[in-house]
Amino acid sequence: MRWCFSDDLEVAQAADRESALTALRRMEPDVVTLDLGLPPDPGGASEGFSLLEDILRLSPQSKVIVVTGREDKENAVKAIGMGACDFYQKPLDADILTFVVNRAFRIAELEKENRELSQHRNGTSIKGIVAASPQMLAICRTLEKVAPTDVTTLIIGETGTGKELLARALHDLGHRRAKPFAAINCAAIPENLLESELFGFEKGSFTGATQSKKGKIENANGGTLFLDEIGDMPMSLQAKLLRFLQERVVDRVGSLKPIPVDVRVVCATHQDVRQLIDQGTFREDLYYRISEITLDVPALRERDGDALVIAQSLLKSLGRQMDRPNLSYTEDAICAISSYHWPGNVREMINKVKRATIMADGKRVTALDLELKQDSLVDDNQLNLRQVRETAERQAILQALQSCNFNMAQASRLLGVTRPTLYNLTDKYRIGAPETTSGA
Ligand SMILES: Nc1ncnc2c1ncn2[C@@H]1O[C@H](COP(=O)(O)OP(=O)(O)OP(=O)(O)O)[C@@H](O)[C@H]1O
Repeated sequence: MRWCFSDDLEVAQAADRESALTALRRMEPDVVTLDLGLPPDPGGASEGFSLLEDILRLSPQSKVIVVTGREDKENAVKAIGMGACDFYQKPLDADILTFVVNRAFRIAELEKENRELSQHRNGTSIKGIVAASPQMLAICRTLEKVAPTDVTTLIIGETGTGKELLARALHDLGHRRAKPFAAINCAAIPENLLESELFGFEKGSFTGATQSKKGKIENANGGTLFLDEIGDMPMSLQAKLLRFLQERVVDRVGSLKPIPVDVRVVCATHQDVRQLIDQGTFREDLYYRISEITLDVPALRERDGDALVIAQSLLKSLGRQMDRPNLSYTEDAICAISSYHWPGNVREMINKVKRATIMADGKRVTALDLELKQDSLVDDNQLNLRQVRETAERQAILQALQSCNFNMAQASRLLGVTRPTLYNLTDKYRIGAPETTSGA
């Protein structure tokens, strides 16, 4: 069989279950050909089936072709039922074997592509939100549960993480979607104007109030009121807002007649409200009122895989808008996007991708087009791929050693490395058997 395979295939041979498993761990092959007749049961198929089970468990992505005797249809069918990809009946025919093996490689390749694509797929169907990370998908699931209710929701997270987007999604997925969504940024309006902006005013209540005007809260009647940067709301207005949240009536400036208003309230802030309470700039009772449910939106750098998915989606949409469709990222751009810290989160990414869409020569967007220079990437305090790899490697070695009671030969087989390699690695990570370390 070995001679049938072309030279560009890397082939490992194994004569029994143990050596097959060692080779499997070491190579993680795309394709395995497995003769069911293995020692100590070369005439039967029991050892072959056990090994098939092991292979499928340890390396589920490997495509296994079982090799059976001429008339052994029953075992071939059983192997396919267990998860083998194909079977090949002896005697050997080089052309047919090559055909079967090539087809298995093609399936492995397609499955790999499929896995990669699904990793980069948008995992939520909430309009406007692109996400694939478990962290954001969990937030989206919570949001879908909260949206049909009227509970007051507080969304916290760094600037540009998508707090307003989530607030709109809460509105759009709820029963108030046909009614107004009124947003007000408490940090952007001067203190003396914020009260009349929120609660409205009566004619003549102050100089220039030539006619009565409804405030944002009244305008949102039936819909959703979004109070952005609630942490910046002046103390003087917090009491009035609390009264509104408790009584659901507004008192326009200059009026003593309370007006009932039915709105759902969603608040957001990038600040640590607990800290504001400790500093005495935010009322604790108001905090409890606005945070019946809290959505804590993680920063982009904390979401596994989101940066790339969002960057791809932005390149598509901005490319379309700017009449530059079919742009794609170079490999260095992809690395830069994944490792950059994104202090301004998605908003910063939008700016960078917009710039790159304009600046890119040809169809490829580079790290330079994105203005993600090497020195703006990972600093010492952040995780990088090497650190992640080393942490995982150390953990796996420790686990293997512990499960074999620190027997180096067994652990090296389990890990699919040679014994000298394992010694090197235990030196590198300063892993010693318990008695060695405790005596040190
Ligand atoms: N997951 C996401 N998918 C697609 N676009 C996103 C996502 N998150 C944020 N955005 C986009 O990023 C921009 C900033 O989002 P948004 O205004 O909601 O952030 P924010 O947290 O409210 O920011 P700030 O605290 O500065 O007000 C918006 O254009 C928004 O559409």
